[in-house]
Amino acid sequence: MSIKKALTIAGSDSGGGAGIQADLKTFQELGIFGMSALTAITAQNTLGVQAVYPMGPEAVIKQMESIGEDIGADALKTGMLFNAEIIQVVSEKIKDYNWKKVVVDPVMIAKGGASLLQQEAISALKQYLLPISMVVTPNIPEAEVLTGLSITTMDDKQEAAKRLLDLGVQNVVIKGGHDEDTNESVDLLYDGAEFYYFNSKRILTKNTHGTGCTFSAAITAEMAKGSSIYDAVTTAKSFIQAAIEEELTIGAGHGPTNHWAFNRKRGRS
Ligand SMILES: Nc1ncnc2c1ncn2[C@@H]1O[C@H](COP(=O)(O)OP(=O)(O)O)[C@@H](O)[C@H]1O
Ligand SMILES: Cc1ncc(COP(=O)(O)O)c(N)n1
Repeated sequence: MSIKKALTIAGSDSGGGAGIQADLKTFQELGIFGMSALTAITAQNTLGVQAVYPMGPEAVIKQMESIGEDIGADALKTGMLFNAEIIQVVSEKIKDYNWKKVVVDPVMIAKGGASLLQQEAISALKQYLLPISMVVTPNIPEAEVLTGLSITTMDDKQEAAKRLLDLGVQNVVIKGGHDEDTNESVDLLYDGAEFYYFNSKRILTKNTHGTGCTFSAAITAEMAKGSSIYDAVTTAKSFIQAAIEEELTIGAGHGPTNHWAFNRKRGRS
């Protein structure tokens, strides 16, 4: 049986809710063979990040080469990249293997406030990685950092999406999870020609640890299958909505989302 394959280049979350753990669970649920290249190990749980141990760039290169030289990847995503050196080597390897379906989740800060990307790495992200990416999926604070804009209205989101596209990425999804004073969570997709809106009912919960990772992993999985960006975002939005809605009770802080919920809702498990 042949199967589509996706790679996540991201950090490990020991608590299992975000990072490569969230990505691999999402790939699995969407019928994709998942692979990983670790950029950092975090000691993390629902209460926050207790410690960060970045990998050396050589370790990241070696993991990507192991995959590139043998297995290949139909699509890949990046999550926590932590520093400029890692961003540079990841970008070089993506080019070496001519990987085109590249989804960049520009992870910067964990929900509890811990930094997952060094300040000086932001320019490396813009200079090396975004120009070779097919999709970037910032949340509102990340879009603000990347563009220098302050984002409060939908017009601001559209302007930010345009500026991100000017950095060379082909599609932008600005996520609405942080728009907390609305009763919807609206994600905006811009492909350089049209704006598309993905609306869903905002769920009132503290268990949103790993929402961004899960959402971008679902987009990546669908792209690996050959879906259009619009269709991939549509499925990812349903996946994350189900995962937040059917709450799990894990840990005392911001708990993880439920990666089984999407298939369960559709009677597939
Ligand atoms: N409370 C919520 N209710 C419904 N959807 C949400 C909620 N919080 C986040 N989402 C969705 O989860 C995905 C991740 O969004 P967001 O939380 O903004 O990203 P991040 O985890 O990177 O901060 C988006 O599709 C967003 O619309
Ligand atoms: C290793 C790692 N990567 C990413 C996140 C961000 O998680 P979120 O999806 O909640 O923004 C995290 N907390 N830990």
